[in-house]
Amino acid sequence: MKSYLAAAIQMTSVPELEKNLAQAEELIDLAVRQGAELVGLPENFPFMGDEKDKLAQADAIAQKTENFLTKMAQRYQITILGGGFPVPVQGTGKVYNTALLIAPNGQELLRYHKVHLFDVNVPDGNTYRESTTVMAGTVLPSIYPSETLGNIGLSVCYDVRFPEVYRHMSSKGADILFVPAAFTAFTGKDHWQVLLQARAIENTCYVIAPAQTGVNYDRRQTHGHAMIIDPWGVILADAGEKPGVAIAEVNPSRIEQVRRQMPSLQHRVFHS
Ligand SMILES: O=C(O)CNC(=O)[C@H](CS)NC(=O)CCC(=O)C(=O)O
Repeated sequence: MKSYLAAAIQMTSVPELEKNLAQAEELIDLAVRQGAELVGLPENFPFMGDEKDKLAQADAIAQKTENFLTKMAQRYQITILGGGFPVPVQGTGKVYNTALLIAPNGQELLRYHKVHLFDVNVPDGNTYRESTTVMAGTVLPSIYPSETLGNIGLSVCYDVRFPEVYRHMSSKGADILFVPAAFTAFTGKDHWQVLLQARAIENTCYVIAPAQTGVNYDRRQTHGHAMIIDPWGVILADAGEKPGVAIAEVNPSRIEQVRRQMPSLQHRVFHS
């Protein structure tokens, strides 16, 4: 593993696929011009809108998004995470909320289906029932062991509230935990940063958290603050509230240093 720059992209996706892919490409270009080699896009980056509309367009979204990710990886010679987009599940009428990691040569490295679905009545009056259109994944995320970038693990958004997912990944040797999200503005203001820092600290891993921000559609507002956190829990970069990029260095000697200073992973008593 080497030292390199990683980027967590922050965008305001709307219910228009082509517009979102254009916005994503602009921000990828911005990240690459600053030297990023590992780039993450947030949950729902290709489409954010009514669940029924998303389902109706799922075939096109899935196909065009996978092509887009492959094209971006190859053109910019980056490893890229598409942090959550609908992929139809044959014969169910539902989709998997899918995160996909692609190598610079266009090869698929990891695919993960969001396990924890956001079926929550948020106290701001918005009701979320992700499970009406999304099929829950049933498998813990696996790790992609990259010789240059480190051991990379995936998750999506609401998963961040379930520490066992991240413990599983760190037990498998993860160095970097991706948490692409479309966090609500209401929950985000109190929970987002705290949860991300906790996952970084308790697993002594980097956390890369691309995010949705602003008003996406109707009365749906997302929290923003895409960020990169180091294994000690220090926030290295925070994209604030506007579309943009959080960029920071991922450094293997920092991981070693923190794990020497705080060897909590080695002190676990209850192994799952
Ligand atoms: O609403 C949309 O259209 C986009 N959002 C999403 O797709 C997903 C599932 S509904 N959002 C979350 O998981 C938010 C989690 C969260 O905010 C928390 O855990 O507090």
